[in-house]
Amino acid sequence: AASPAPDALQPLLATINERLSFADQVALTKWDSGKPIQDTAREAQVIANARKQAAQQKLDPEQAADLIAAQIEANKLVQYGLLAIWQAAHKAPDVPRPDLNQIRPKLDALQARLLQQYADFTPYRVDPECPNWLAEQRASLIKDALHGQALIRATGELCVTDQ
Ligand SMILES: C=C(O[C@@H]1C=C(C(=O)O)C=C[C@H]1O)C(=O)O
Repeated sequence: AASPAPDALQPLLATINERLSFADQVALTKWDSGKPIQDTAREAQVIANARKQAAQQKLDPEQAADLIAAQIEANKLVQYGLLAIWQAAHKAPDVPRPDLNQIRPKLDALQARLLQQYADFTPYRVDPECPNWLAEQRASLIKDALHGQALIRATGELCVTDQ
């Protein structure tokens, strides 16, 4: 029988999903401000932080950077999708939203936990069952098509299928 998913996977996916869920709030602030979704300077800062944090853990800085880069791409995927829907509707949801400068510290705060959980999962990335575990556990987290695609993007490099 196939081996069950390691305990390290579920918390990692929960944190990846938690980070992704901030994209909705970020998109609302960008709708309001008209600021571009892409902020290259901020991305560089987030990735530089990841490299520094990795060095403090037993994690390769390049792998930490790659993981966070995938999270950023997934985050933008949600934002572009939502902005396109709101543009077509000429309106965005009328819900309270924090400022972008209140959301970014929350993304920063989550990152140490994300990298720790990634470090804990790292030995299982090469397991031939990894893609099956991922498919199975991702399914329970998907709330709609857009967020589902983004979660697929966010976890797209989690399993190493050849080397
Ligand atoms: C989330 C934001 O939007 C984009 C995504 C980022 C991220 O996921 O960390 C960083 C910068 C932006 O390119 C943001 O501007 O903070």
